[in-house]
Amino acid sequence: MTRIKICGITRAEDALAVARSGADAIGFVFYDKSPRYVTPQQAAKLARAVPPFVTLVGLFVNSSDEYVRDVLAQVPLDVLQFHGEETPEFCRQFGRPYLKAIRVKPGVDLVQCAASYSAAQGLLLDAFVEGTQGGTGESFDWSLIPRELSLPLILSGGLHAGNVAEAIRKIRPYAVDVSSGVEAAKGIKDAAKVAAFINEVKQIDLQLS
Ligand SMILES: O=C(O)c1ccccc1N[C@@H]1O[C@H](COP(=O)(O)O)[C@@H](O)[C@H]1O
Repeated sequence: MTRIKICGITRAEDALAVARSGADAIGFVFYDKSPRYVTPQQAAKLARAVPPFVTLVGLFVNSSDEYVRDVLAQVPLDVLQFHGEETPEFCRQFGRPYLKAIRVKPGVDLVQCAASYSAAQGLLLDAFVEGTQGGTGESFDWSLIPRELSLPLILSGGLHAGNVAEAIRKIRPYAVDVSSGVEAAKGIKDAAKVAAFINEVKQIDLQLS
């Protein structure tokens, strides 16, 4: 069963719709250059709209350790997602499960990345797009993903209802993560796109089981 994370939630109605559609995890972006940025106070309020058994993920990009601790003091995050150039030591210090995102381009040694971040819960692969840190809606060349990785693989980058089944068939990731591909506008989720995306994942999982 492929797990599903829907990232970049900024509205309570989207949090609820995403959870009701069957997502396993939702993500809050604590990166102030993102159009999906939420303050810790907003995220704490959004978190209260989420029903039980949905994992709450906090996304950070090269934040200070003080800022991460400040967010953790206010928002009941289950998992941290580090989407910048954070070192393994930085990621580990919070004593929380974390995902390390790698922006993939030719020449990046993903086997070595997985070894370096061996304490991570998973390696999240996103597209490398010059001048941005992620959440671009761009996909990357999946043939750059090694067959064997020592960490669970979370595939992201330009996924949507039209390509997620092919991605799962080819890569067999542990989970998929999407933001742009299920939006009506940046930071605003489209409930029909979310439902179509989740439906595609469930259908291909059934076919492959
Ligand atoms: O969502 C953002 O704005 C964002 C900003 C900075 C780093 C990562 C961000 N989002 C993550 O990017 C990937 C791919 O997103 P998309 O589906 O291609 O839009 C995903 O993991 C988001 O969580």
